[in-house]
Amino acid sequence: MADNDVDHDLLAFMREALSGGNPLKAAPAPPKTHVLESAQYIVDNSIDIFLSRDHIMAAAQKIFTGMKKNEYGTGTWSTHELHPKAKDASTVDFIFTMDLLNFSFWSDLPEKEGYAVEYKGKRWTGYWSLVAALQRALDEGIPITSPYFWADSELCTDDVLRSVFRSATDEEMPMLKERIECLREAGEILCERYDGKFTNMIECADQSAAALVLALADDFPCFRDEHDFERRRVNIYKRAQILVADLWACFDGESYGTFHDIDNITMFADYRVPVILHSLHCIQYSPKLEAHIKDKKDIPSGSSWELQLRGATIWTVECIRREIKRLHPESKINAILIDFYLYDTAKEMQRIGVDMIPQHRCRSIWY
Ligand SMILES: Nc1nc2c(c(CN[C@H]3C=C[C@H](O)[C@@H]3O)cn2[C@@H]2O[C@H](COP(=O)(O)O)[C@@H](O)[C@H]2O)c(=O)[nH]1
Repeated sequence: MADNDVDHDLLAFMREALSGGNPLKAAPAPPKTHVLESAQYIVDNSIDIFLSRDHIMAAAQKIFTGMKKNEYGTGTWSTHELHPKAKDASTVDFIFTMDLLNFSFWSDLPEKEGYAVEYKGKRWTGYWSLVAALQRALDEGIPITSPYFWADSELCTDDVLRSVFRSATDEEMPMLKERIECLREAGEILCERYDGKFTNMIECADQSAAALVLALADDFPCFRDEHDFERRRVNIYKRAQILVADLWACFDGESYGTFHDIDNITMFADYRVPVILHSLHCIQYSPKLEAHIKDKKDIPSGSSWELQLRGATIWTVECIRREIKRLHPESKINAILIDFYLYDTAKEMQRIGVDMIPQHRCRSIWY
């Protein structure tokens, strides 16, 4: 009997049965976040945002070339001046704290008057203001990355936290009250369920990125970035996903950053990446939505427009990833690296004053 006539599945089934195992006990299905399916559903049911296939294909080639030129990879993460360098549990705690609070930095005030943190002789704004505030607190001997500290309302008073995030301008940190609530909530949950160590939670995920994202969304209401869109529940999980991605990038896919399914993580639906995708014409807005954003009017969290924006960016980066893979099958580029590259490029374009549509204005703890 030729080998290709042998039914290998049947053989495996019989071996399992004869060995006393239960062949019908299928291996548990791998954990899935359903973020990509949610994004595709949103795009398929959007009427205010259009994805341009031609511009996405052109952008994919441009992005691939730019990432190659800058040798963009996991190692890029640690080259940022403020990111922690030690490859140990203290950096895991830093990353957890950072991504617990990694949301809503934009200000209504002009650049020079908006919230900023003074650290190492520089003024840091946006995402970097958060990282600078955490580094500054550690330098000042405040254990700001310790869940035990957050849970201790005597030691870690609201005044201490206000001082940790103090501004170099007259504007205090946006959503400071909500950030303090996130710290208290996370401190309690980590101490109750994981002996106060996020490293224990990483261990429970058994090196699955999706499992860790789902555990964060299950255990912490402040990571549960889920919404209702056109009669369906959609999962975005932006901060849970960027937390896993930051671990993976910081530890170079080793140690606390080892995830066998890391390529299942999507881009992170924030307010910065839509700006550059719009400038590349990959995503295009209805005249009403475009005018609303250009007039810097608020967009409610959980509204159709907001979810269309978030779903469109996730799905567009997925299309860019697939196009890069089609053009360069050998490439190891995933949605995380494309996302990091787009974010950093958007910040550079903002710094040099490239004229782009303003970011959309939605106040929320989700991004
Ligand atoms: N999609 C995506 N969103 C990101 C980041 C980062 C920073 N990641 C660092 C780590 C590796 C990368 O190389 C970056 O250096 C922050 N954000 C989000 O943007 C917003 C802040 O914007 P602005 O106020 O302008 O700084 C806010 O929602 C924040 O959560 C990213 O990478 N991707």
